[in-house]
Amino acid sequence: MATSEVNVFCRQMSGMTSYEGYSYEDVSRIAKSVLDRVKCRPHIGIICGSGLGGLANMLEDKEVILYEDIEGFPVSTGHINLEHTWKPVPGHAGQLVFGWLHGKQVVLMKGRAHLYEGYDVHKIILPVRVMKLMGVKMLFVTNASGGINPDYNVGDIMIIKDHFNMPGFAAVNPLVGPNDDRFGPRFPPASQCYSLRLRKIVRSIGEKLGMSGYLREGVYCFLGGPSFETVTECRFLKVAGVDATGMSTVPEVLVAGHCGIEVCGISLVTNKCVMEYDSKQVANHEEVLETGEKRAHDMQKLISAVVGEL
Ligand SMILES: O=P(O)(O)O[C@H]1O[C@H](CO)[C@@H](O)[C@H]1O
Ligand SMILES: Nc1nc2[nH]cnc2c(=O)[nH]1
Repeated sequence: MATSEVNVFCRQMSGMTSYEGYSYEDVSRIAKSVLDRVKCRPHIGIICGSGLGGLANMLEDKEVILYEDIEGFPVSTGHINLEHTWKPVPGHAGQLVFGWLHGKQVVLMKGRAHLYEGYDVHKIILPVRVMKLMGVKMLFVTNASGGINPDYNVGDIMIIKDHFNMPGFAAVNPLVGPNDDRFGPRFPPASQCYSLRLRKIVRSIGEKLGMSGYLREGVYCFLGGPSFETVTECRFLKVAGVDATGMSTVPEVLVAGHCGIEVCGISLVTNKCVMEYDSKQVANHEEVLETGEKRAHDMQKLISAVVGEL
């Protein structure tokens, strides 16, 4: 039986009607079709978080492909505004940008898909597997997050040292489904998802760039969203050892680690989570985008210098 047939068979046998994974052959075909359209042969991948799409400005000799022009790529399901016009999730453009950074070939995702948009977790991670089969060896995953750690401030940049996959407790994990060993093992470890080597480089470069005052290292928690957290949820996360929380990143990181890509996670703390029941503060996406804009230059400087060092 061909692998694609095995996948279909497994889906039928297990009754996994919601399983929307892509086979190794599907991913190979998609990767090839993308590479056929660009000159770049990327070794480094970058995923831009909310409001961080400006990271694409770092690249030279850019070549751009829209997600909607790539088979299977998740486009932002967005929202219908009060003028009855459809808009993508603000801050997530939906462009795959290829280019050069410090003499290295890079592919950058300007915008990502999230669970709360209604996508199956297997769809969300398709771009990471495509990156792998395009030749990517190292992935920088960025995001916007809410600070749980009371010592954190808006605008802090947190190097992710570990994560808490809350939806994973209910088997929301992109590695659920028939495993294809060509991607990675059935039971991969997850205790070293975030490369210690890259964490050290980011820290030392961040310090050299004068960012010590707002450079942190901490634990990121993935939640499904789209609602921001209740006060009780935030207090629970604090007790669990979480420093910052968001609605992305972890599925991408699990899949990257599974297929042997070295991962670096960098989170921008765009707002402080509300920890007091009677607080008048509320989380909102506008503040997230605003902080992203304010720190965009620092994030670019940091990632660009780190890539230059590799
Ligand atoms: O994780 P990224 O994509 O940076 O976006 C974060 O910001 C949005 C909420 O403001 C959510 O999508 C959350 O996950
Ligand atoms: N879940 C969550 N995601 C975010 N993304 C940016 N800020 C936040 C936040 O406070 N909570």
